[in-house]
Amino acid sequence: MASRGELLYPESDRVFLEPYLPPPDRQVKDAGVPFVTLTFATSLDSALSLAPGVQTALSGPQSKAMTHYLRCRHDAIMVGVGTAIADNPSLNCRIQGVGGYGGEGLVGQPRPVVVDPLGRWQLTSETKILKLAKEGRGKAPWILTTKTPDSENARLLEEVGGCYIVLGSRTGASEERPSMTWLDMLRAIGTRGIGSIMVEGGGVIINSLLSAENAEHISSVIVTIAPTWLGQGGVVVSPPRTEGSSLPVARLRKTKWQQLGDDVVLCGSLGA
Ligand SMILES: NC(=O)C1=CN([C@@H]2O[C@H](COP(=O)(O)OP(=O)(O)OC[C@H]3O[C@@H](n4cnc5c(N)ncnc54)[C@H](OP(=O)(O)O)[C@@H]3O)[C@@H](O)[C@H]2O)C=CC1
Ligand SMILES: Nc1nc(O)c(N)c(N[C@@H]2O[C@H](COP(=O)(O)O)[C@@H](O)[C@H]2O)n1
Repeated sequence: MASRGELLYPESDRVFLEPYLPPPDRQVKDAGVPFVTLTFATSLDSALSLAPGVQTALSGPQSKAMTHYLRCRHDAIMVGVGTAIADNPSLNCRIQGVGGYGGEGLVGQPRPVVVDPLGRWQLTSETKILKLAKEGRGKAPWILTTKTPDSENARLLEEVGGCYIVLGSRTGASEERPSMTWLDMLRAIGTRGIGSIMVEGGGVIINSLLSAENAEHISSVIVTIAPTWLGQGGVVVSPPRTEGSSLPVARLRKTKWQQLGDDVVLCGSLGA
């Protein structure tokens, strides 16, 4: 650990991740969809947290530093509104040498993207992402929604350079429970110059992205497995199975494992 909360991730460990990462100068694909890395930390019973709305530390210091390294290797980082509300996360990169942490400007900082179809995320002066953007230690967020944004939220967001991106609701979704398709969400950010994105969570986001319908959008998966059982009632990763199918939902290819402290990191490829 370096000063001011800066994290170090050694060159020797970075090599292991390279085959699963987007090339540094990657441009958006033809279909306007970025390179997608799904990455999260899980317990041995597939839980992301002890309960919905409860932030739970699973990663040890080394794997936490790895996650921050991943953040600087992607143009954007995505979470669902459940995570934004529960965790009040930073969603920046604190690796020593990136912008705001010893480096120039915002070099190496990912764009936070929050999926909030109903506009549930209330922004305030205490919202960490906004504070970090003001301090030059992270980029301002984009919020994907289907609703007309609340004017005070929009003001707070625009003040730091963020914005709402309003998308149509998916066909068949009800008016009370609008939802956006992954293709629409990925295209919306792809057309705004995002060539790569890491999807961090939480449970609803991950299970929907891993479903048979959407898994083709994922290029790489990088999972930290912590040696603990959180027990029943947690937010778990367990994507829906296609109705009537007895086949697994998805299986990784070209897998590699690496021990980081007490944790194990599993990398693999998915999609086309
Ligand atoms: N261990 C780890 O690595 C991580 C852990 N977490 C933990 O996960 C928990 C939060 O997970 P969870 O409660 O499942 O919430 P999520 O962060 O997955 O957010 C879920 C919400 O996002 C919206 N959403 C998700 N998918 C779509 C879609 N396709 N279209 C439109 N809207 C969508 C919905 O909002 P709406 O309901 O308004 O329609 C949904 O309820 C927290 O406890 C957090 O700490 C989070 C990230 C990583
Ligand atoms: N990699 C990882 N390990 C854990 O143990 C976690 N709980 C998480 N959670 C994710 O990280 C966000 C919080 O970190 P920052 O405040 O942004 O540094 C949290 O919101 C989850 O997305 N991740």
